[in-house]
Amino acid sequence: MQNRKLVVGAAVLKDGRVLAARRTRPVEAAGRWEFPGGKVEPGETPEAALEREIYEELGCVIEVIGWLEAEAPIGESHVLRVATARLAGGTPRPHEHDAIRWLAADELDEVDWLDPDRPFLRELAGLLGGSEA
Ligand SMILES: Nc1nc2c([nH]c(=O)n2[C@H]2C[C@H](O)[C@@H](COP(=O)(O)OP(=O)(O)OP(=O)(O)O)O2)c(=O)[nH]1
Repeated sequence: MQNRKLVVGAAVLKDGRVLAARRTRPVEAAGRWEFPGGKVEPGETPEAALEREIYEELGCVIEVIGWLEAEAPIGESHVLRVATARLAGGTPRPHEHDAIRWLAADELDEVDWLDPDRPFLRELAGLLGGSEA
């Protein structure tokens, strides 16, 4: 997946839960859940891209902790990586999504994740202290 452009998502952790956000666009992804984030711009580090996107989308400051091991193709041209992060300032409020949820390990399968996000859930469940369904 070396030649693909990078999309980064943040698994924001708090009190044994992870933040999930519901997309509103494009129409085929509307209503499905993701890790907030977006495309890394040229010259930008993945960490800086995440911090920028999360501030734009949720109005809060995060600090990246580390990266989950999985990577997942998105279509033909992009690849998804997901970082764990903690809140470093402010309270997340959805500006571009139409809902957010804080999910515990045993709630990860309660939302309809975008397909590329699913490979990350098992590792995340382990970090949250439960086993993923
Ligand atoms: N942010 C994010 N995007 C994801 C995830 N899973 C997944 O398949 N995607 C897809 C949806 C989009 O096709 C693409 C990211 O585009 P985006 O629209 O969120 O990013 P962006 O704001 O930088 O993009 P744009 O407006 O410039 O198109 O990756 C995920 O967990 N988080």
